[in-house]
This record gives sequence, C-alpha cells and structure tokens, in this order.
Amino acid sequence: MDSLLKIESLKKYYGKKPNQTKALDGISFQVMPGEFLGIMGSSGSGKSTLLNCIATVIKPDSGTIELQGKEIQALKGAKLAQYRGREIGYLFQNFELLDNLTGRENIMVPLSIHGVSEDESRNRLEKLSSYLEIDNVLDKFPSQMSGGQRQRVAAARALILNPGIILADEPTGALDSRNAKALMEKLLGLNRDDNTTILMVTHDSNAASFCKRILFIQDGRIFHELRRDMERESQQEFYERILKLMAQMGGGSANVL
Ligand SMILES: Nc1ncnc2c1ncn2[C@@H]1O[C@H](COP(=O)(O)OP(=O)(O)OP(=O)(O)O)[C@@H](O)[C@H]1O
Repeated sequence: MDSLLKIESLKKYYGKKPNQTKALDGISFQVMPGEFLGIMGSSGSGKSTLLNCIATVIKPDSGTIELQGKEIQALKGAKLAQYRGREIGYLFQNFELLDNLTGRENIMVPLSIHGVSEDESRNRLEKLSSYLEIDNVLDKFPSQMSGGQRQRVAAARALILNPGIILADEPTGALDSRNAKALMEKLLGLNRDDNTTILMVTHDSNAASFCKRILFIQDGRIFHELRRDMERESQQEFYERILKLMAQMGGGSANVL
C-alpha cells in the first residue's frame, strides 16, 4: 500500500552556530492511509515544528514532505490553499473557535472559504454533529459551551471538508480526563469506521494509547517506535507499554509529560 504522507530527512535548525537549536534533525517516517499515528516526546523535542512543517506554516531547511506522492513545498497559489484548507484538517489544544460565531457557523467557516455549498455539506454536518454529540450546541456561542463541547465542535470543523489527514496538536491538552477520553473515543471511532487518518502530537499517554503506532522524538530525531498489536494487545496493555518506555527513557514520565 502507498503511504498517504511521506516525510524524508526533514531538518529545521533555528539560530546560528554555536547557539543553534536542531529542532528537526533528519526525521523520516510515513503515515499509511487509515493510520492513527501518535508523536510523543519531551518539551522542546521538535513535535510542533514537525506539525508546522507539514501544515506549511514553517519551511524546513531540507528534506521532503509528500502527501499522496506530491511534494507540498512545491505547491503555490490555489493548490497550496487547497492543500491547507481541504486536504488537511487541524485540531488544536485551545479549540481556536471564533467567539462571535455559533457552533454551526464555526463548523461552516471552511465551507464558505472553499466555496462549498451548504446543501452539499448538510448531510455531513448532520452526521458529524450527531456522531460528536453536539446537535444541542450548534446554535450556542463558544462561551456558552463546555470545554468538551467546544473541542468536539472544533473536531467537526476539522472534519467537515473530509480532509485526507487530521493533524491534531495536543487535542486533549485543555480537557479534563473524562472529556479527554470522550474525545479520543470519538477520534478512534472516526479512524475505525470512516478510515480517517490521524497524526496526533500528545504528551498524554492515555490519549496516545488510542493510537495504533507511536513515534518518540528526542532532540529532533525519532529514537523509538511503539506499534500496538491490534489483534492481541488491549489498549490498557499498550498504555502500560507506553508508560514503561517513558520510564526507561530516563527521568521517567517527568521527562516526557
Ligand atoms: N522560532 C524559533 N526560534 C528559535 N528556536 C525555536 C523556535 N521555535 C522552536 N524553537 C526551538 O526548537 C526546539 C523544538 O521546538 P518545538 O516547539 O518544536 O518543540 P515541542 O516538542 O513541540 O515542545 P512542547 O512540547 O514544549 O510544545 C525547541 O528547543 C525550541 O526552543
């Protein structure tokens, strides 16, 4: 099977020698269609830089990023806008909803930007809002929603255009453990039932245990990979393996969390 996303020898250094930071120091990996891939690593290890390079917010110094075989750094104009807006869906820690728009309007923002008719996406909105259990907050403003509801509205907005891949940056970071678990269960369901591909950066080992595979980054390099044996390993067992690896990494979980 061909990969959906292929990252090859990605490098991004900040500053000049001798005070240079090697935020990404030769990262290579692939994301297969339908994967749920986690990225973990201590603070400053390069996770956000990596996501920002994929999102085309940061330009890497060298290396390539291909989505479905197309080098994204070569994209310009309408093709770049299409990539940023339609091929990738973003889910951030702090929801990033617009305060003066209702839940429904927030979810519809990408549709109006990309000129998709409301009719065309009405079915998808209905399906997503029922699946994400946000029907009853569609007409509320973000300030009138709970944190969990805001994040599920943000998830609907990320998914409304049916992007090829969801980039999630600490999606559970601002949620309590109950809401975090509820969100992860929804993301897992979308991955399992709709084959939605998810690339998620997280500090949270509970959230990471929902992934099928986790890459561990340190000093801008991948230094370990954990793959869940979906046939034989329960999520709890995978979670315990994640904790064990973090403890072995030295400094225990404090180093990663
Ligand atoms: N604009 C910048 N200028 C200089 N150094 C930077 C810049 N952005 C990031 N860095 C450095 O690059 C390294 C990687 O940063 P990055 O934000 O990717 O880490 P991270 O793993 O996402 O961290 P965290 O988990 O704390 O968000 C860090 O050492 C950081 O200080």
